[in-house]
Amino acid sequence: MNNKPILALDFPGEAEVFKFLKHFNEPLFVKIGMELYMQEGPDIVRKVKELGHDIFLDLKLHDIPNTVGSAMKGLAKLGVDLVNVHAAGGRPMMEAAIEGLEAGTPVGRERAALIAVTQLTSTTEEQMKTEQKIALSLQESVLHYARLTQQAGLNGVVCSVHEAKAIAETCGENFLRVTPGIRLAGGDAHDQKRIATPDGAKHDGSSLIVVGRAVTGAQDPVAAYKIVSELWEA
Ligand SMILES: O=c1ccn([C@@H]2O[C@H](COP(=O)(O)O)[C@@H](O)[C@H]2O)c(=O)[nH]1
Repeated sequence: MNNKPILALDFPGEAEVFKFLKHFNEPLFVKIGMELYMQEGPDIVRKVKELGHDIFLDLKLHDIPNTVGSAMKGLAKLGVDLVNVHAAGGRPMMEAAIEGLEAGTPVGRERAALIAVTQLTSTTEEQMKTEQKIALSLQESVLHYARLTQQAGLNGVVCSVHEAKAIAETCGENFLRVTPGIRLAGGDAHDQKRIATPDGAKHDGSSLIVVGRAVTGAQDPVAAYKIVSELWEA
């Protein structure tokens, strides 16, 4: 797994994905999420993998332990590098996810890293308090989920850049902080609420950044990706 910015391939289908990837002449770290997977199924994962890219399969599993464990066992066969669940599914569910992942990983292949979503980057503190009825601050809620995720034995969490440093201090540097909600300065936030720039993410403790529309929606996606990469690697 490389540490390049993770490019979110949020496209409606395979044709758009390959048209987009043709512009890049290097191995990337890409993210296949629900939009693409629901249309194309596991074949899209295999095809993108064949191109030599690292893959974060972002399906955010959240169900009873038995179901998540079995689903992970199946996903493990796809040979992706990073997968995830929702921490709100609970510790037994996360433990079942690891068991499934280990059981399904072919012999001789390294198992995918497993991370858990804490609070989505599209969620505000106000929304969390009124809709989820969580009486903590958003930072405390994210930290709570990070600790629970670590106790369950996972490799890290999805969080916003705003919580990354506190998680590193609490859970250690090796515990991954994967941060979506990345925008270039002055860029449209769209539906994201807890956003940051690539250089802000670097400075504030992200392990890996996820970037979608700031690149895929740019007039020149290759140029936008280069700017994001330079800011992230600086
Ligand atoms: O908390 C989360 C978890 C996942 N995501 C995913 O990341 C990308 C972000 O796309 P942008 O276009 O850069 O906003 C998207 O695929 C989400 O499903 C997230 O944003 N926040």
